Amino acid sequence: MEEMPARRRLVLVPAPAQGHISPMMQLAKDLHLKGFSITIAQTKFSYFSPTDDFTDFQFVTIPESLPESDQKNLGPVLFMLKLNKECQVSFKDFLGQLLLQQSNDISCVIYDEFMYFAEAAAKEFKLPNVIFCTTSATAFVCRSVFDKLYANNVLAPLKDELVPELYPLRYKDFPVSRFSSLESIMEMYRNTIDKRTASCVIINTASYLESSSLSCLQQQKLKIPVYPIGPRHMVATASTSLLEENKSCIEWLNKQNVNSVIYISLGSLALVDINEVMEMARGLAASNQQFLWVIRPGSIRGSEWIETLSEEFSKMVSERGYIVKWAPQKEVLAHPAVGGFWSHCGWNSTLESLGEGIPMICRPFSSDQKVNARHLECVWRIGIQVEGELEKGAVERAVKWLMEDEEGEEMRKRAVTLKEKLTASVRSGGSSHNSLEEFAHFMRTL
Ligand SMILES: O=c1ccn([C@@H]2O[C@H](COP(=O)(O)OP(=O)(O)O[C@H]3O[C@H](CO)[C@@H](O)[C@H](O)[C@H]3O)[C@@H](O)[C@H]2O)c(=O)[nH]1
Repeated sequence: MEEMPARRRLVLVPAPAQGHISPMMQLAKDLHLKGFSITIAQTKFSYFSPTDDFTDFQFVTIPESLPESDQKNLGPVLFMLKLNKECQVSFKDFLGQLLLQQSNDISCVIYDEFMYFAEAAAKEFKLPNVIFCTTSATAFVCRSVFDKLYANNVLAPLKDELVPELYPLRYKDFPVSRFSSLESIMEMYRNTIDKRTASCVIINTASYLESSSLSCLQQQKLKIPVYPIGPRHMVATASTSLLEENKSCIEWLNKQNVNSVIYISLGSLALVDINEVMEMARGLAASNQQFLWVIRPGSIRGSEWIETLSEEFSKMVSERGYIVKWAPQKEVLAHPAVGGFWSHCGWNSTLESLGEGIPMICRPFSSDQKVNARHLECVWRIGIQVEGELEKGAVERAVKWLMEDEEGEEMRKRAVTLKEKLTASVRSGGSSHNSLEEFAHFMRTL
């Protein structure tokens, strides 16, 4: 029997993006089930509205006065730098008020690694604080060696060679973005890897996936406890979608054969050029495979959605394709008709695909996605990466390879084995399950 202490309140601070809110809310559900009271402190950006899944939770808004347009106009790195500066002071006052309201019964602040302003407030009120990492452990390690590489100027130009001690990563896989200067990225990363006064770090990963990066973090880089507690989505049921899911695609999938559909989605932030969309459509049409394609509104530069694309586009996608603005992704990946995932390799999409045993075609864009893609291809060997300029032939080859070839079938078998390992890790007695138990125990001792 699990010991049920008197409820103690935890304040959770998610970063304002789908890929960060989902794992934070899954963690919140888990901790609530373990007897903690939960306050979600969020900013007005990507405000997550409470649903039936979270009736017992307190939702509060951190005051700040940034213009709404900053999130779109500044790009993710500059926006997060500005948001952290803005909230540094306001969150202190706000946490002070929350403490008064809760008769000082707040035992810990758990903040997303990209919301590092929260630490200063926790420290001010002598509250323990914990960093929640929604990217992989390897991405964390990469960010921490980035500084050294940058100082030695080995990142410019980003090279093809392997980085010593970080096999199989190449210099060009490092988490950079073509939309921000290296200086801004460095400033951001230095802040995200600084443990400050954190008592521990929890990571949405499993030790089976990243054991060497996890021990490197715990023993060399951070020297505080590191708890790999993921993939949380395999356990916690919490509807956290910021966009409306179009469920009609499930009916369409119901009419397709087993493993016959390739699912295409580039997450909640990636932007693509029109010519890339057209080459993608040409390659998909030429592959003769059925496909379910998420095209997020605003994700094609210069277009609202697909209305402005040519008639050629409509023709190419109408025969074998189904297009939606936003899909119930976890349900899609769990559907027997889906045999492959063309992905930007955000960490959540990576974990969701691994958790369903679906092999991937990797087309990373920025931040940690190249690191994830490289692991999918070279370490877990359940993905192939399409690099360079996207053109029809490369799309067609990759899709056929995954969906028709023997090697694609081999990848699918490996993916199923990985799924079994991950399922075991989150079940009672598994490594991630035990890690979450230890973390919860630690929270009770604070
Ligand atoms: O039609 C869709 C498309 C996506 N999703 C969900 O949206 C999330 C997307 O998350 P992720 O795959 O991690 O991508 P991003 O939205 O790009 O996430 C950001 O945050 C991640 C976690 O920190 C990083 O790994 C990424 O690089 C970063 O871009 C996933 O849970 C998907 O299930 C849907 O529900 N429906």
